[in-house]
Amino acid sequence: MSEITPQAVAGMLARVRQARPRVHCLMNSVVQKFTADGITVIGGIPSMTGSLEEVESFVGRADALTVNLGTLDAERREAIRLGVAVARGQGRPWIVDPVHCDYSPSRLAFARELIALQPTVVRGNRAEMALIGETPGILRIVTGPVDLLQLGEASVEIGNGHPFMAQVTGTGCLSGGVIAAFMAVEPDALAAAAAALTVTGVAAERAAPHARGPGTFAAAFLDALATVGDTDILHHARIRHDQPEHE
Ligand SMILES: Nc1ncnc2c1ncn2[C@@H]1O[C@H](COP(=O)(O)OP(=O)(O)O)[C@@H](O)[C@H]1O
Ligand SMILES: Cc1ncsc1CCOP(=O)(O)O
Ligand SMILES: [Mg+2]
Repeated sequence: MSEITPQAVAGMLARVRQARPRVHCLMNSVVQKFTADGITVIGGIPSMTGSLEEVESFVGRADALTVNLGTLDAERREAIRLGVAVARGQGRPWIVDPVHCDYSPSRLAFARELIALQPTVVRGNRAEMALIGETPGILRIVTGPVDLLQLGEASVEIGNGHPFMAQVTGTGCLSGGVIAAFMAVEPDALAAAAAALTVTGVAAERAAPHARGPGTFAAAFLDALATVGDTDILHHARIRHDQPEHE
């Protein structure tokens, strides 16, 4: 596996902006707009429908799938099962965000049902991932002040970001959508996810000085995601990539 460098991150961002990958999101109703905006401004094309009659068609035309458990009901669970089956059948990258699985045993059980189907990535915050535990063979991401990415013996830490991100609902969900967009153009999921989190973190750092509080930060964050470029990444990326000895 090649080293994940700021130069590699900049290259992947350019590929996302050039390829315009389609990302279908089966997600909660709380932050659909914010997540869709995040995917759009980074260069992707989001879609969000969860209707049982359409979900297989939408996922079948997408380049990547995000599955987010934030607001679950019977129809959403069925839509997720249908969408995941299509993504797996087509070999598309897909990411699971087990939002608030630490609040609900039935949600945790559903998250585990999905993890047993081998998603490309499982991403959550510290509390959620403490319950999910280890995910052998699956890229495991714990976000927070420093994002921790682990796949087998390889691990990456991304030091970029800003505390405002923890004061805005949806930054985790949005990061899942951006990770999906990067996975659509980069087959190495660890590199793609590390690049996505570097870009969102650097964008947040650029946005913060323009914010008067969490509300204006959210808007400034989207503005920064739309314009973050090579120079920002090359000057500010904070990536630590620990590779197994034998690689
Ligand atoms: N204190 C912080 N400092 C810098 N970045 C943060 C901080 N808290 C969260 N982030 C960033 O905000 C995003 C959401 O992370 P997190 O809050 O862990 O997820 P969630 O929103 O799902 O709870 C991630 O990209 C993470 O890097
Ligand atoms: C508050 C809430 N409740 C169900 S989904 C959701 C949004 C969570 O967004 P994030 O995990 O990105 O902060
Ligand atoms: Mg979350």
